[in-house]
Amino acid sequence: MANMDGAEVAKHNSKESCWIVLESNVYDVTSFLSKHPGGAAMLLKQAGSDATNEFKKYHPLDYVNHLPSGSLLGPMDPNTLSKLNVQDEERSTPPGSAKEENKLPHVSLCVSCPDFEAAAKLVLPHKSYVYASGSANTALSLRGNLDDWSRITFRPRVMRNVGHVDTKRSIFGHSSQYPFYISPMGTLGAIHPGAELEMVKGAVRKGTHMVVSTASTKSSEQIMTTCLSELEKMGGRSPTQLFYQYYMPVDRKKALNLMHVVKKAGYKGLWITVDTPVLGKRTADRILQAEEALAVGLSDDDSAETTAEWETGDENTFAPSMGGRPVSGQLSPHTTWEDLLWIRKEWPGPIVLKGIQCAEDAKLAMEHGCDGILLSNHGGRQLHSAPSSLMTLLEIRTYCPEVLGKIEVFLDGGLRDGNDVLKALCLGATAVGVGRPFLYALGAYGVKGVERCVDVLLDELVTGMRLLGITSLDQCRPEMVNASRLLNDMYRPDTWAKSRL
Ligand code: HEM
Ligand SMILES: Cc1cc2nc3c(=O)[nH]c(=O)nc-3n(C[C@H](O)[C@H](O)[C@H](O)COP(=O)(O)O)c2cc1C
Repeated sequence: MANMDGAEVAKHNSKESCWIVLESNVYDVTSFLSKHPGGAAMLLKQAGSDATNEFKKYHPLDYVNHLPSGSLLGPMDPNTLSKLNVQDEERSTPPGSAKEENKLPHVSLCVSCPDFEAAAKLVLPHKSYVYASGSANTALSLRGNLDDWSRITFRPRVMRNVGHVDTKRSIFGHSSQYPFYISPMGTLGAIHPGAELEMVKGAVRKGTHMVVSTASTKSSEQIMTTCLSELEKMGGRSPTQLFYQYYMPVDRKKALNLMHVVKKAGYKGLWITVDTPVLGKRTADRILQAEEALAVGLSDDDSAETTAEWETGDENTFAPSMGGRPVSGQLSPHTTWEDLLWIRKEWPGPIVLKGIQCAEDAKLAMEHGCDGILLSNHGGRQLHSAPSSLMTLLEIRTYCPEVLGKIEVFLDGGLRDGNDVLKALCLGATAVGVGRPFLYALGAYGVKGVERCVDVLLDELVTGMRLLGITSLDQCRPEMVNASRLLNDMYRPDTWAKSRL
């Protein structure tokens, strides 16, 4: 293949003919524009330029192998690189200031979880911040997640000798110093160049457990390898374990394949996400997509088509070919409770259903032999007007309390303080997941931020325990919190039935 001239590549910068450079090779991605699950606008923005850096934020390099055959046009002539189009680096919000003027606050100035968000907002590309902070529809579910924690107050006991406190908790027999773990979040490459590898290093250094997302930028094997080598460096002093969040691919063979890969890699449990049969309406993402489409001259119709294709999942014939790693296009809307039977046969370890949102499903999960449930509404990113996980926990306590003693019960969504963790544990949770605070900490400060975020939560937890009058998490009891305000709003079948008469 002849070397490609930069000036020639630069001319192919439209939807009629779109060429991009990836790792010194030129690709014609024109026919792939409408198939790209991330949208045509992402690619068009890079048209006629070197897209390698942007590409690496979102994908492993071997993704290029999944372009239609014939897409590779040839190697770039290195002497003509300067003739390529140059794209503006993604700018921070507010435009450009913090990084350049070194205004990112020192990590020690992050003394509570919201500080990490403020810092990340200064340095993250606008698009990445929108991805992380985004939520469904009018953000009602997200607001409920954040607000409901403040509707519960403590009932502290005094004079209890709280000189020493023990914050240990186990998840399926794996003990750590923390009753919280890092929640699974996809595409961390858009947040930090080290993506999940950087996050997992922070987790290991502090000894927290972490759940790894199917939609990770890095492969499940890479993440596990990094974890193991970091554990080795710690000389056995870190108890960190990795669990795997499983989006079940539509195709059974691929679903099995993925499970085998994860099992072989050594993940300790399968967190099956069940609140995402289709992607929720991510309002801010939609606006951004539309803006990007308009900026590169795509009509509303073009962008609507692209979005619909990757959101509806099983129509996307491209996605299932992505190297055994499910992609957004592979969310399965067909999953039922029966699927747990074959999953159980294939997966010997603990199974947790992630995204339980009412008492009936909590009970069903227990009856289907699940080892745990995670009460979650996906950080308010899925169903509009979904209940907070606290509300679901209260339902379970009221309508099927037997679940709490029988299987492990986790919560996530809106936890921003070690005292929130304590409230969940008083009401019977085994442990809780924390999402965005860790993501923002990673985005602003890398590993250091992740470690700092653990410290902040732990410090709040320890102080909270002492002021509440307990020295071990086993002493957490429901009577240590006043949940009356939330209970007032809880679903009541009787009232509902009467109102229908
Ligand atoms: C040219 C070859 C490319 C291929 C084969 C490809 C493939 C894919 C696939 C399969 C997905 C689905 C989700 C995932 O696996 O994370 C995706 C999503 C995405 N891609 Fe690409 N892509 C390419 C280029 C690019 C480039 C150059 C960019 C950035 C400029 C980009 C940005 C994105 C984004 C932002 C998403 C959405 C991520 C999400 O919502 O989870 N892609 N792409
Ligand atoms: C940016 C982002 C990406 C996420 N990606 C996934 C994912 O790939 N799989 C999944 O099951 N949940 C995902 N979640 C949901 C989290 O696992 C978790 O339920 C939620 O973030 C908890 O709420 P919090 O962020 O308020 O702590 C994601 C959440 C965010 C914010």
